[in-house]
Amino acid sequence: MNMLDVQDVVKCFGTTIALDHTSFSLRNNDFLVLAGPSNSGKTTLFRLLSGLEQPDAGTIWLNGVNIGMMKGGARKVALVSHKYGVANQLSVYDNIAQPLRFRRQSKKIVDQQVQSALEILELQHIQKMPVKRLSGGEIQRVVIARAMVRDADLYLFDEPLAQLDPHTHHRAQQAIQLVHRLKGAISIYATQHPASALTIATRLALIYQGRIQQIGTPEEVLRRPANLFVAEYLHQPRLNQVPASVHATDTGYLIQADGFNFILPPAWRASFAQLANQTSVILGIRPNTILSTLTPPSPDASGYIHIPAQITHIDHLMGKWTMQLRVGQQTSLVAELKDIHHPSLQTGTRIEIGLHPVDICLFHPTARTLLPPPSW
Ligand SMILES: Nc1ncnc2c1ncn2[C@@H]1O[C@H](COP(=O)(O)OP(=O)(O)OP(=O)(O)O)[C@@H](O)[C@H]1O
Repeated sequence: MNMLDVQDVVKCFGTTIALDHTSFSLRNNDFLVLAGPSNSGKTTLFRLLSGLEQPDAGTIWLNGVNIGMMKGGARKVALVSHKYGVANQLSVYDNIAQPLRFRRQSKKIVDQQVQSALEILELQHIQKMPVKRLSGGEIQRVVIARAMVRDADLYLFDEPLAQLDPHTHHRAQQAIQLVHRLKGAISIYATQHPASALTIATRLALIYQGRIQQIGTPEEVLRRPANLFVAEYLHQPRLNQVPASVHATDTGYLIQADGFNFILPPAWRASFAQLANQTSVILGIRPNTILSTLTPPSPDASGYIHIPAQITHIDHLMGKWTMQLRVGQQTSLVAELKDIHHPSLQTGTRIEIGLHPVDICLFHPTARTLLPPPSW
């Protein structure tokens, strides 16, 4: 079983803290999408994992071995990145063969492995061509094929699909998924644009200012973002943020926002204790959790809050409606509604929307952290 444990790793460049006490663990067959904006520490982490840099503090364990200070060549780690490019003068075949020849494998083994990688990545027809004559998408596939012939326990894909057109992007992503599946190793895929990679992720982490903000399954992180930074970074269209007040009542907690209110059960007591003396929260409402009462089945099932709303802007594309809604006096919500068949929907139309309290995240008003629901 493969295991990666990054424990309390720190890396500084002069006064810049690139990684600030970073910790996380991955297990067999985990495919982690590591998302974060520019300068958040993704490449630095990869350089430490692959041995191009050493940590100032902390440890990196791969399969029970502390590899943090080990030379890059001694680690079973493959780094796939256009930044650590291919040899432009060499042919596709020779580029893929390079890591095997470096390890002094026999000619027969080199040929077997290269041919297999060429076939899987559909590069046979250009195997003799020098890399300098290839398109961007073909070069990406050569880089992936070169990693594929490595016998690694950990694969690192550093923004591997940047600048590819949608079709090539899709093919290269399938190739990455294939490498991951065939190798049965841990993979980490770093990107500023996580959306498309989420389909192949088993884990999703958000890194910001050198710190892992949250790690979990994509479902967990998307449904319950640990803080508003995570929510704002991941949600497209963006998470609605609505200020509200909290008041204890006989039956639980009354949450009052502009234009709607609802009750949360007494079990929320521990979460609201984090507010100390404050009575305000921020409600996080994902656009795709808002239902229209025009949507069959209508949200009449118990527990839904019914809210009168007015459409202030509407976009429609292939059965999906993105609407800007006015709720209450001045609250604006973005809703993503699917499959509503109503010809009269237009700017100005008054509709009723349904929202379930279970789908609403509550955040601390100043710390901007999630107030975890009681069942968590
Ligand atoms: N060799 C270096 N010397 C000085 N500062 C560095 C060095 N490498 C990284 N940094 C700094 O460390 C921080 C993290 O950089 P890093 O390249 O790891 O971010 P990133 O998330 O990979 O960004 P991007 O998505 O733009 O590639 C940045 O502030 C960067 O300027």
